[in-house]
Amino acid sequence: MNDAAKRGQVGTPGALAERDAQVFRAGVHLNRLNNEFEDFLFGRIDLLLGKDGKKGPDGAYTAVEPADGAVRDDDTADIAETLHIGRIGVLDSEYAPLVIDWRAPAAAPFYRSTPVDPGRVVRRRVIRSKGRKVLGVEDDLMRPELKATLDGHELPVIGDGALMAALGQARSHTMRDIVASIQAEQDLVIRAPAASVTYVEGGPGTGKTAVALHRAAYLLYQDRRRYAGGILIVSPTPLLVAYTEGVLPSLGEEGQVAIRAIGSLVDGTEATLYDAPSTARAKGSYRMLKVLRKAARGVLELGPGAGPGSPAASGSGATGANGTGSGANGRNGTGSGANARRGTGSGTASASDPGRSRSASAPGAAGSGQLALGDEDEAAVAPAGPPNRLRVVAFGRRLELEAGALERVRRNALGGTAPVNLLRPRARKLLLDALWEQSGAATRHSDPELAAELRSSFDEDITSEDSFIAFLDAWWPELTPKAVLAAMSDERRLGRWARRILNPGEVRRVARSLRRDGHSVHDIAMLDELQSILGTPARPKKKRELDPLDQLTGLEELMPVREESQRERAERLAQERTEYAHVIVDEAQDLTPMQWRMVGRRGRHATWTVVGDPAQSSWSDPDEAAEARDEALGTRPRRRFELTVNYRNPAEIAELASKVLALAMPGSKSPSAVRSTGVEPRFRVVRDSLAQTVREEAARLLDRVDGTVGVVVAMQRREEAARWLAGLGDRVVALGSLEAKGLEYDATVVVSPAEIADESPAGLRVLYVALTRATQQLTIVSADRDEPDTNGVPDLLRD
Ligand SMILES: Nc1ncnc2c1ncn2[C@@H]1O[C@H](COP(=O)(O)OP(=O)(O)OP(=O)(O)O)[C@@H](O)[C@H]1O
Repeated sequence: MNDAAKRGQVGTPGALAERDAQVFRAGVHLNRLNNEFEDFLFGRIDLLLGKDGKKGPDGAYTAVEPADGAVRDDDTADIAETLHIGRIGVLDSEYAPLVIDWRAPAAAPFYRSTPVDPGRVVRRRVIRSKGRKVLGVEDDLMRPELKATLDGHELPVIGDGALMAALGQARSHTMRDIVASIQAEQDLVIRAPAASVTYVEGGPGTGKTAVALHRAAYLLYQDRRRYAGGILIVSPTPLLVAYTEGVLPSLGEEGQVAIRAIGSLVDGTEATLYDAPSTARAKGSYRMLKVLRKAARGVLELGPGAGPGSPAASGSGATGANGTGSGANGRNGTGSGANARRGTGSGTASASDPGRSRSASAPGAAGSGQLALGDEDEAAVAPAGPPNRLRVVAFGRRLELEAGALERVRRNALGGTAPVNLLRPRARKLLLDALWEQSGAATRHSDPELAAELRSSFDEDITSEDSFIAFLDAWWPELTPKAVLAAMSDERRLGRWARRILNPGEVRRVARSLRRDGHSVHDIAMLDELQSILGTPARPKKKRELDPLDQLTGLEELMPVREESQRERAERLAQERTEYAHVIVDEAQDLTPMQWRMVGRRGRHATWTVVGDPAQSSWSDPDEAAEARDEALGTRPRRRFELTVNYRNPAEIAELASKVLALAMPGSKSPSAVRSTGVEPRFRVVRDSLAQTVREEAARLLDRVDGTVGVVVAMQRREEAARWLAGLGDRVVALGSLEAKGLEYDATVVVSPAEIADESPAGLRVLYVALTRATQQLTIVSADRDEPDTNGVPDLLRD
């Protein structure tokens, strides 16, 4: 900046422009350094001389192994190189490295080196600081047998291990990064080349989520241009998104990475509802794909605005003919549709059943405005369907297609699997063919050129007729995913489309769930599938307002409104993006087949990182999900990694959880816990009031830990559990069993293991998740159904 000021004094326009550019760049850099200031420098390694004595671009020796003779026979050695590791790289004024970026190759030994395989590292030091103050230093000796000297002095060793210090810290409501203490097996995953699919399995607390987030930051650092296409991180719940999303900015990465809950992947729609396990099973399975395909075609026969709350057309692109169609379009459409449907109840005769004779011949009559029926009218007025007669005048003749002919045209047009909305031009062409044939004009000219000319003026005549346009809008409206889903809320209709695919109970439950206001996480995958079944007809692109921030990358970091504008911008970019360069799936074991299809569409050309733990799957049919996963990942080669160490739970809690693991997945191995607290899990039996007992236990734990307390209950108890805890403060939260996924607390209360286990076919695995959330203390509250023994240990947790 000082340099720049001097340049300005020259006064030529060129110098002034250069000054501005330099000030701008320096400002961006300064801002970045300021942002990374907290805990900026967190590591140091002292190394032996490298084998070949070669140095890399960051000025560090590149060899992993020490030079021959670096260690003398009497086990003494000299430290040849000391590197400091920080959140970003810093060079001194001579361009020599002062601080190495944690993602740079030279920093790898900081993470990789272990006493078993130390490489050149003699001592690894982790430094904790706040502002300018060093709070603590923890050393690990990688070659404890060596007597190493640095500048003639012996290397001192301080503290008792960085990892343990990190793990012992209290938890807050947001996750911390682990840059200072990434372990060797985790580092292998973080730095794995992103050529294909990186597949990571590991038990609870092995750092899968942490590793996935650090991998995103690493990939961006390695090849920013390649990942300019964006990295998508798919998380199971909005709670986990909120818990983890602060980690990337702390690693200096934001903007290019979108962390989204699986229920928020479709823009403009957010999952707010839960489905009962049996409904979720029907909605998430491959079978639903067949139902959706049938529904998408079946809805066409209903016509626009034809059914209770099921206006099928979007209204866009229509010439005012299907005014009510827009009811189901857009955000609120289905909501009002759903309201309208309420009074009807399932199984009522649908107003949309085709069959009512209608004609497009009276101008304007095809407008669905006149077709729209409210629920109240439904019983009184005969049901309306799409127009089933087309009358036009061409070459002075009246031409007419009756229901049968129209049906043949429709079937013909719908042949194959092409997106329904893109078939409209084909249907239009087939209609014209049928009319042309009826007109007899085809035989008038033997000269093919004249015949073609005649045909084209015939087509023009008809297609410019208002009644034809109105007919087409009503007969082949543009469908929206929400409209199709709304149409599926009618049990009778759904029963027709799902015949021999879903059983009657499933049809009833799915239809009923679709009549609620809002969407569930499984509905989102159905909407996305429908979008691909229906397709979007090409439209002229809307011009976006010019955003000055687009022109100047980095400018936003200088703006006073930085936080807001950056977020808005990231959101806009995310919305415009439908495919990503890299997709990271967290808690992959939970994706249903339909969700795999949805995520797969976002990474058709991407490289992938998939992390999960089969033992924590809440999906009832893992084999079907695995098939869908393999389909989404295609034939790309996979590199498999396994994480084996549990960094979250103390041994006492891990041991208890392993009992449930043995029931849930006999034969599978628990990850080994790295620490022990000496505090055994506590068992408490409910005497009078469940609410009172849980409240007492939560309050007890709040007294015993500094950080957060989570109370995990069966899904159906979520709301009452929040009331039990009222007034205890914001360090304690109530969670449904499925919401606990991926989260962690200093202490947890798990309420009625049996109730959680009985909730769904995957209940034991869900219970396993619930039991593995605590970093320090765990209390189990048992009710009668848990059949506790005299010590209060419930049946499921006994040896
Ligand atoms: N190398 C490490 N250094 C310090 N803390 C770590 C390390 N690895 C993991 N942790 C901590 O361990 C806890 C568990 O990590 P994480 O949530 O990523 O595990 P997970 O495998 O995703 O667990 P789950 O399967 O239960 O969701 C987190 O608090 C994380 O910060």
